[in-house]
Amino acid sequence: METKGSSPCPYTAAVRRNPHRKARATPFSTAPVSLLQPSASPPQNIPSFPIEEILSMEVPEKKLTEASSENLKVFMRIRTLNIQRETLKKVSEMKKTKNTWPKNPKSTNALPKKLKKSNEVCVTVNDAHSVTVSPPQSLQDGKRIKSEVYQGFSQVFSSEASQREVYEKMVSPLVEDLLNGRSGMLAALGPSGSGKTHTIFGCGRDPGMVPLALGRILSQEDNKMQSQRIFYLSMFEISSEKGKSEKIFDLLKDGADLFIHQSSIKGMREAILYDPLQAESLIASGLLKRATAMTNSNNQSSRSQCIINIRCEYKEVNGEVGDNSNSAVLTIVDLAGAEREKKTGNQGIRLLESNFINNTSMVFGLCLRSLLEHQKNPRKPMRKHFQNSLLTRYLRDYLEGKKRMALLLTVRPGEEDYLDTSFLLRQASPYTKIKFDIIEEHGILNHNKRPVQRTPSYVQLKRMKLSKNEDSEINQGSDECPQLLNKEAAAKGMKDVSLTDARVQSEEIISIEANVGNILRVDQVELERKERNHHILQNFGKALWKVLKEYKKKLEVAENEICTLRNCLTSEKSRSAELENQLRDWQSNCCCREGKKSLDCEVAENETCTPRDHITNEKTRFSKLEYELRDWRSNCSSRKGILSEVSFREVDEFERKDLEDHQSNDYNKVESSTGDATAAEDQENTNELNAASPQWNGKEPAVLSGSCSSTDQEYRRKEESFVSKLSTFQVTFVDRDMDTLLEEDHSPFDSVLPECCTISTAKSSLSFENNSSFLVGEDQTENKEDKLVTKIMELNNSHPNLYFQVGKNWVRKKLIRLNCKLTRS
Ligand SMILES: Nc1ncnc2c1ncn2[C@@H]1O[C@H](COP(=O)(O)OP(=O)(O)OP(=O)(O)O)[C@@H](O)[C@H]1O
Repeated sequence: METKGSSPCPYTAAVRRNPHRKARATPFSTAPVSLLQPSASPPQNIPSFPIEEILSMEVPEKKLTEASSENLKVFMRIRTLNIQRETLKKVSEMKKTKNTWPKNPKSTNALPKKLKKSNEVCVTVNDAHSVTVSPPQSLQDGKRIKSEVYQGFSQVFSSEASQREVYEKMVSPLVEDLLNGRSGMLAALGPSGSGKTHTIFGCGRDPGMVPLALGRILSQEDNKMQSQRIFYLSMFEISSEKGKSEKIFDLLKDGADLFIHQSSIKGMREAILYDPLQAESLIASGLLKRATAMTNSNNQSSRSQCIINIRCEYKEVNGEVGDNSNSAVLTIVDLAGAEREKKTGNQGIRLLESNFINNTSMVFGLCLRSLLEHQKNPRKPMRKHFQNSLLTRYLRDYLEGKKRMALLLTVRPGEEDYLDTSFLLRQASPYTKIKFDIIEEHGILNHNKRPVQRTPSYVQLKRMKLSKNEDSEINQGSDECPQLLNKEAAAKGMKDVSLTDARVQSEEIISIEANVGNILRVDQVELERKERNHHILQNFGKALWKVLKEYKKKLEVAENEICTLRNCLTSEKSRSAELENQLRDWQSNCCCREGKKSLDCEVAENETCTPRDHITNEKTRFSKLEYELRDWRSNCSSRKGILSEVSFREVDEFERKDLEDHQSNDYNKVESSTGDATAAEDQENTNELNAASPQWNGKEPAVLSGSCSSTDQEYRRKEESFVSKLSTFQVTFVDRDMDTLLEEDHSPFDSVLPECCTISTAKSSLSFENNSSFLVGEDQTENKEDKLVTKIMELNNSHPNLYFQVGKNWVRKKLIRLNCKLTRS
């Protein structure tokens, strides 16, 4: 079977049985292109499961409310320096004429000194959200105090900022919230004379936040909405009586006393608002009743905390007003400015007032600080500082971060106000980090009602018990906060047993509430954790679904492929059967041994040869043999018994056997060997040599005819057949390399083939005569023959292109392989 050099069959696929998983090639790399056509689109590589991506996915934090991430808005307003100077000047002049209160020897001398000072400022605005506070030169030199930068403010209003501008940025959002049914609070903090009251109330020409808010609320109200909503105004102040106890006065009710019960003021008058003018007149009359006094810092210094409530209430469906459950409140607080005794020079009652004012400011600040710390570290319980003043008790919900709130810090920019300004900003700037993480979702709130408590009922009960105690104390006329009471008791050296009991109970309640608060916080953390897990699982599920979808797509493509491959396999099987049939036919028709042999071999799966190739090859071989046979037949006349044959035994066994085979098959095949010319070459050379023969001096070339050898037995037979015809002959050789006729004298056979040689026919042996001829005779020995053979071999070696005549043709044959027959032509 011939397999070498045949081209690979396009219809055969090399399939390794049970290949290794990793080594198994994808069908696309080996399958014919046509097989891929049915696939709609080549499948994409499926990405690995994005587990890391899922785990790193950002899970949105729990959004409690719309404003859950909202920080406490802290605004800052810097008062005009010139006005400050003028005010101080005015105070100085008034003091000279009126001498309102006893002079403080320390302050009287200090004031003119400061007035003389330059227009240096201690506060400079860096940008809309930060300021730098620089100490005066004297402090910088002596105490090495450096400038400080305070930032994070919602807005810094410079001394040039107008009331309208402040309103738009600071109060307008709160007013809009109120109109949308959400409560809010604005509190103004700052040292005395820094412009809190001016900002909150303003003056006739320059209205402040309250008049502007009322104007917005009442003038913008369209008829339809007005028919649904009612606005109420209440205004009260909290002041101290001789600096000892706190009192609440209704400023709309001719200064009537009020009392507070659980953050709600009892007996307070609420005036219905109709129009801005009416509202303004109410405010103005209320302000007239407010406690003010002239101090060194301010000629009309507020001596009380003033609270204004603008309540918006929705009417019931039947037009009746409800029970405050559908209301929102905007609370604006004008705190009395913190005062330094050194600076104000207050004495006596003013000094007591100052203590009260400073105390309230301090408690207010402590509440905010506690809220901030609690928010930073939820494990830290929120301290109940609000209990220490009426104002903070009233504003408890705001100070516990349950309602939206904004702060306004007012400062004086003069260098003499450095300490006040620096102190305020240092205390209040951290409040910018306070967050409102628990804000009621409902638009309309009952501002006087506490929000639903999440603490267990027993805590509520205890708190009620404590409240009863407190109330009883208040009813008994002791309105002071526990801290003040304590101080008073300590001063008097009295032991108030009931108060101590109440305090112990209070502490118990506080600790219980703190624990409950912790439990609730833990619950909340757990809830958040669960929600986060839920989000992660959701994302996981989504990603899993995505990957599964891709796998499904891939599976569909693979199924299509399998289907296509199955079809191909079926067609290949039918084709294989067809080829087998063809092969069988060919086998039955072929008489060639090789062909039959090849048929016995089965074509391996991975072999590229096919029966068709074999058939083609065999056909070619057969036609070649036929051609050679024809050629041989045409040349070989000696086969008909004319020629004598001389056999050489040196013909190797293989060729001999081959020859025998062919003879036995009646092929008469002539094997060409190295140095033999093809039939076409021989023909060409014959023509050429025949044409050139006249040049060879008319000598007729002798014929050295080649013939097939035969066995000794046959040789003998053939030899006997032409004994009588042997005669002398002449041999002519042509060396085609030199294209010359070899003369007899120069004949390579000169030494062995004589001009005339006699061949004895009696014996089958050759003999030499005179070294130039040989005879075949009885007396010749066989070794002569050997010599001839040797000579012929030498001739072959020296003349590879030696032609001799065979019949009428010149052929190139190696003599060694011929059984020479010498005869005359
Ligand atoms: N931005 C300002 N523009 C014009 N005048 C101002 C401004 N700020 C303050 N004033 C004036 O300064 C004086 C003191 O201001 P205001 O009474 O508002 O201070 P205060 O902070 O309320 O002081 P206190 O705490 O003692 O009541 C007032 O006469 C006020 O008109």
